[in-house]
Amino acid sequence: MQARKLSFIGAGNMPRSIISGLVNGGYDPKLITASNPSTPKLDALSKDFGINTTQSNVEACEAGDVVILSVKPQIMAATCADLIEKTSLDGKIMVSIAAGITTDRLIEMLGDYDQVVRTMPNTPSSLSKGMTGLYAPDSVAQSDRDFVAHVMNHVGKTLWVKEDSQINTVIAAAGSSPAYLYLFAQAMQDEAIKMGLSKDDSRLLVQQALLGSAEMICHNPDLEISELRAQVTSKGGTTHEAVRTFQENNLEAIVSKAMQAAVARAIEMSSDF
Ligand SMILES: NC(=O)C1=CN([C@@H]2O[C@H](COP(=O)(O)OP(=O)(O)OC[C@H]3O[C@@H](n4cnc5c(N)ncnc54)[C@H](OP(=O)(O)O)[C@@H]3O)[C@@H](O)[C@H]2O)C=CC1
Ligand SMILES: O=C(O)[C@@H]1CCC=N1
Repeated sequence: MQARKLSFIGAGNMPRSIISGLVNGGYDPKLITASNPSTPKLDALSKDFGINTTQSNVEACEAGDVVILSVKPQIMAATCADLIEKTSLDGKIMVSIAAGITTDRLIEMLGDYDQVVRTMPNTPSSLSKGMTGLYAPDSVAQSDRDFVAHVMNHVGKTLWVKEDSQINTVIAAAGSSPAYLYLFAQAMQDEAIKMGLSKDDSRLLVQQALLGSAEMICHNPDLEISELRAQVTSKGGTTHEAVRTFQENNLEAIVSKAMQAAVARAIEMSSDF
């Protein structure tokens, strides 16, 4: 696929993760520009990945064929207003990675410009192990959809959803979920430390168990996740006791509530911003 120039508006954690995955995956850094008001993150991006940087969002927007709006949802409206006032978007694909900004709202923020793709990536993109959900309205040509997916495929896997609202499910299941897994990992590490192991040894046990378990899910697509759990759970054994404890304390209900809370917040943000 023919390379295109990519510009990131905002240079925080998430765009850094994507840029890292892109450059390490072979995307030409000379084709990537990022803008940010303060310089330390830009300097680090320039030093670590050799991309172009600028403190001007307008300059970055003008440099890109595909412009990835990577600011916080709270300032998306003001950022878009500034861009459409000062430059033309004609011919550009505008991609949002922001949580809680619907596609219709994004089009409105961009002065009815409808060449937009809404995406929801996650931070493991920095290791090219990301997961990105994508949605585009009918106004976006197939070749442009394919290009945006091609970019995000550099940093992991992609999934197109049919409805804009399904991006909220992507947020709950993949965009926010690394934080749930880190919370779980942290709690396990802390408990192993309390049981007497060093911090480093505790971390090693937890990280390798998480990595191996994730790989087991990936490498056994024909096995239900519940079956993988059953393979660990010997009758009358230790795992049974641990899983029973989780279930008696409503782990499934807690996970459901947490994912619903993420979706509820995304819906709330779409009316707030
Ligand atoms: N973090 C994550 O896991 C994920 C985040 N997202 C989405 O990504 C977007 C960015 O999040 P994240 O990278 O985590 O946020 P960060 O807080 O890490 O970064 C926000 C960045 O925006 C910069 N900024 C502030 N004002 C402007 C402006 N007017 N123009 C351009 N840049 C500006 C800040 O610069 P300065 O440092 O100078 O203030 C900062 O570098 C959000 O919309 C979020 O919903 C989506 C999926 C996952
Ligand atoms: O917490 C957030 O709002 C963003 C979106 C998904 C992950 N981080």
